[in-house]
Amino acid sequence: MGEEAVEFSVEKAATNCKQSAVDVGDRTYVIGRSDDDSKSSIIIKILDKLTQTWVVPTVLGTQPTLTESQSAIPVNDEKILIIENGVPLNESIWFLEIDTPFVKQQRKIKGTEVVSWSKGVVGVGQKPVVISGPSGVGKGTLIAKLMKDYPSKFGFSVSHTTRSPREKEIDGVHYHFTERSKIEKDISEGKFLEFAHVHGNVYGTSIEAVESVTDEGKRCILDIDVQGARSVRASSLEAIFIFVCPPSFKELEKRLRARGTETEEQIQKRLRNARAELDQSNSPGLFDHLLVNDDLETCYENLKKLLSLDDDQEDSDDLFINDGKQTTSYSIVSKHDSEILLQPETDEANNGAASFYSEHKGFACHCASEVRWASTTSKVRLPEMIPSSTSQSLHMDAICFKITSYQEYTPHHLQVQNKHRPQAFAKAENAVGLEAITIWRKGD
Ligand SMILES: Nc1nc2c(ncn2[C@@H]2O[C@H](COP(=O)(O)OP(=O)(O)O)[C@@H](O)[C@H]2O)c(=O)[nH]1
Ligand SMILES: Nc1ncnc2c1ncn2[C@@H]1O[C@H](COP(=O)(O)OP(=O)(O)O)[C@@H](O)[C@H]1O
Repeated sequence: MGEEAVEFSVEKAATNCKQSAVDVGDRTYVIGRSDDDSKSSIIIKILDKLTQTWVVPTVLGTQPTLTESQSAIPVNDEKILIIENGVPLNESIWFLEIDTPFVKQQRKIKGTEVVSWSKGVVGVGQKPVVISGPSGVGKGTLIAKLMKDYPSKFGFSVSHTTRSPREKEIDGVHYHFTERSKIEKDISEGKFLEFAHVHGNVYGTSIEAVESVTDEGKRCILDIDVQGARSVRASSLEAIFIFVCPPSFKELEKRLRARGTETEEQIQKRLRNARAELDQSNSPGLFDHLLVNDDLETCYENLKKLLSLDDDQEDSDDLFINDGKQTTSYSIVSKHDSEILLQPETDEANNGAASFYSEHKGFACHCASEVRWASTTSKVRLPEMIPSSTSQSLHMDAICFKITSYQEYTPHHLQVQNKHRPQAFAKAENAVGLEAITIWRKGD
């Protein structure tokens, strides 16, 4: 009986799987799609070419939405770029992390082969940022740095809590410190986007807390626990979800004690909860990105990369703020062979080339003579994906679109355009299936 069942599934896999095989070093990663009537999933297998043995790794992170076709391109030794066709752009670009610091860490912890999905660069726009992680991991520290460096870009969603204020905490700034009966009443009246019981207290994000940030035109940052992240995921608020992990449990405990804000009993409770939170960080579909906060500066740099922030974009530099570190989206109006007609989705359409150039100053000054923009639509060649093989970033800023016009770029142009990146690039043959293209500033 058992044997028959196995045979059936193998046969089914052989007929229904659409697979891509990507060589990275001595390994071949086979990324396949398997359909059965109830659900679709992506199957990943690794062939060690030296020993000719197959391994099925533990797969972490959120799996991409499956489409009929996808391209897989090795970016470097750490990750593979996957482009899903026929879905909105912000769903189309993914990385399969195969040897990033996070994957290495998880491999050690789990004692098995590990790969992890993470969402690609596009579509982050100005979505709110949800940051979760165990108590003492450094969420508050990272957020405080971000708020200090970019005060006009980010706003903190001030939660309500029933816990008592710590010595340096200010009511209305760090939290709205509130009676339990008041929070419960407000929750029952639908004033909260989410709430949760954490470490014996109630914490919640009021709708007003988020709106007061977005009303100021700022990007909202939410420091909420894993349960809260789950609720926001299920809500209509489209956000980016980041989980901050400690380098080790011991280090987490050390930080929590060194902070000196909790009693021993509270520390013990937080450590117990931390284990559960760390386990849940791998829940499918919950977090888009996992950041390890080992060295603070490195982690902060990685966070900035995730949020497409370059050093030269700090708030002191007004030019950059007005000048568009934000992405610009273009809809594909028509496609013909490798040529596509793009239409800006925003008011920039009215300004045509001028607006594009001023938005992408560093980019435009090198290619102004090549790219010809009509007033509302622009004819460009199919963009090629240029993966970075130097960037340490796990996610953001690792790839960019190369927009060419009627002439091809010469290597010289490519170098200028990607002066922080080597020339190695791969073609995304199937990128023509993308529905829209987002162009963003590169860190030059
Ligand atoms: N669900 C939810 N969790 C929150 C909210 N505000 C804070 N938290 C979480 O509650 C937990 C405890 O926060 P806090 O008491 O400030 O302690 P800390 O994490 O040690 O800094 C953390 O995991 C926070 O992310 C909220 O509005 N909603
Ligand atoms: N990367 C790091 N290395 C060492 N200590 C850190 C690091 N990040 C944060 N800390 C310290 O750890 C303690 C907990 O950080 P905090 O930001 O309060 O964590 P959380 O908000 O996640 O509870 C603080 O004393 C903070 O200064």
